[in-house]
Amino acid sequence: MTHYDLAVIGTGSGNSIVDHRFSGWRVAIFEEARFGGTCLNVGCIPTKMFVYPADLARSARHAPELGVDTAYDGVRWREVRDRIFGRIDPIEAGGRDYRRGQEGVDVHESHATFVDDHTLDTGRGERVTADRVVIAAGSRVQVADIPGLDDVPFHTSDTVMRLEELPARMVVVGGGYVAAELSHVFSSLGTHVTQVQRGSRLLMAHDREISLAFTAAASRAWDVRLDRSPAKVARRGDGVVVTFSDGEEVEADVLLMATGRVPNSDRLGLEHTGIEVSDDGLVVVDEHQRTTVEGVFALGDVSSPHALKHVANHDAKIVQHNLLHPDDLRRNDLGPVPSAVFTSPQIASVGLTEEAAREQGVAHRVVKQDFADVAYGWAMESTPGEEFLKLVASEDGGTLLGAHVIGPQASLLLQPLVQAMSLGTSPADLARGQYWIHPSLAEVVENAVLQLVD
Ligand SMILES: Cc1cc2nc3c(=O)[nH]c(=O)nc-3n(C[C@H](O)[C@H](O)[C@H](O)COP(=O)(O)OP(=O)(O)OC[C@H]3O[C@@H](n4cnc5c(N)ncnc54)[C@H](O)[C@@H]3O)c2cc1C
Ligand SMILES: NC(=O)c1ccc[n+]([C@@H]2O[C@H](COP(=O)([O-])OP(=O)(O)OC[C@H]3O[C@@H](n4cnc5c(N)ncnc54)[C@H](O)[C@@H]3O)[C@@H](O)[C@H]2O)c1
Repeated sequence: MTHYDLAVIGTGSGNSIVDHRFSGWRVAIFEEARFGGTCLNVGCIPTKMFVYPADLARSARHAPELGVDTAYDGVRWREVRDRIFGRIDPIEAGGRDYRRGQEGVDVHESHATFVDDHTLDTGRGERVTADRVVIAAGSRVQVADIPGLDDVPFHTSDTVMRLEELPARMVVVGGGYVAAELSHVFSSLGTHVTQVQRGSRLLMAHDREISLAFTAAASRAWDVRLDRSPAKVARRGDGVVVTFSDGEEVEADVLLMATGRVPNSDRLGLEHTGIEVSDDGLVVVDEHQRTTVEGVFALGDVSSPHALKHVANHDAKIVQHNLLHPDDLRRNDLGPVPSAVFTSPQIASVGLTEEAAREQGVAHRVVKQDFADVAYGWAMESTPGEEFLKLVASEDGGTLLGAHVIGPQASLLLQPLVQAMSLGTSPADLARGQYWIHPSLAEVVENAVLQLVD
């Protein structure tokens, strides 16, 4: 039986662990699908490479409102798709080839499962042992169970970006991140999108006002059906017909299921080990990313409540350090976790929402700043109430607790607030301790923070 110093299961963020500092280690890397994992192949990167052209298409449509006579003439879908994957696929292949050729590293292109705490079945009739194991197995698409779904062709985020043609009509099921981003992509490029959401708002986990503003914006841009679920689906011609819970039927060429993801912990044979899994299916880790079995670490979507690439990447850095320095362990305590939804308008968020502050009994105050009230917002003809930044702070305004933005460049605008919250900069220092470039959109942030301290 081959013995390794280290086995890594999964090549998303897990692939970044083994660098020159591991030379001399005998390493096994397991990957059952595409090298580079979700973000590179079917997640953050291709979606954002589609979001950018979708934003351009939207701008071309809306520029006439500002007196600039542009029009949207359509998309060369295959060209866009092939440009995007023409860039991604060679990176995937390059990553695999690099590891295959690396001294001391064995790449197992198969599904690994635990046989006991330190023994893995390679999925190819072999067993290997490893002193240290990193579970970086990520998450997978979860498809909601709808009567008839077994008999109709449907897509998920894993497949929809590789369609042969831009579909004329698409039904998107779900009201979360993936649905928000891909509804924007397809509708902006010219597909008639019908988005079905069982709740009363889109992006319901977000700040309520942001969720409401986004629901209103999305409803102007594509067909949004709230408080409805698909009761059944069936084939009709080359496409599908979706029957909603209220009896209405909608036909589509493509059905996109965007109903969430689940951690891959249930496919690892963890029941043969002492590795604990939470009720949510997350591998339980401590502040050093250690599981409940000595020498076994976990990172990213398989163990984090935040299924985000920047979280998985940071987890991987912690694991890497702790593998290399078992006597000087590093804690994973970077501060509040920000996220952005790259839809239209863009949305970004960090820390407590107003609702969470209320529910948790945290004394707080809230300030709001419309994009429409700063000079760059005038330039963009921003509409009051549609694009804004909302801050949740301690009652005295001395500590930022949360920040939530909807509007152009929301992810960039949030970053100085993430920085302030992570580094402990007070709102007063943030607002007054630096120049804010005039008349940039960053004045949205400056003015919001000034409301707390003036
Ligand atoms: C459509 C979409 C868009 C997204 N956009 C963003 C975004 O804009 N920003 C952001 O921060 N996050 C985004 N995410 C989330 C982000 O992609 C994930 O949080 C991140 O990729 C998780 O990384 P990971 O290393 O934990 O897992 P993964 O990247 O999923 O890697 C796990 C790997 O392990 C392999 N594997 C699993 N089990 C086994 C096994 N038993 N044996 C062998 N191999 C195995 C899998 O094949 C996979 O390659 C997006 C996700 C999706 C689906
Ligand atoms: N920009 C980003 O950072 C980004 C982008 C995409 C995905 N992600 C990550 O991936 C995760 C997964 O995204 P997602 O959009 O797949 O999941 P999600 O959890 O954000 O949304 C799932 C949606 O599906 C709905 N749903 C679930 N079961 C259903 C059912 N039976 N019938 C009808 N609707 C149902 C839910 O109500 C929800 O609206 C996100 O939570 C996020 O962490 C991040």
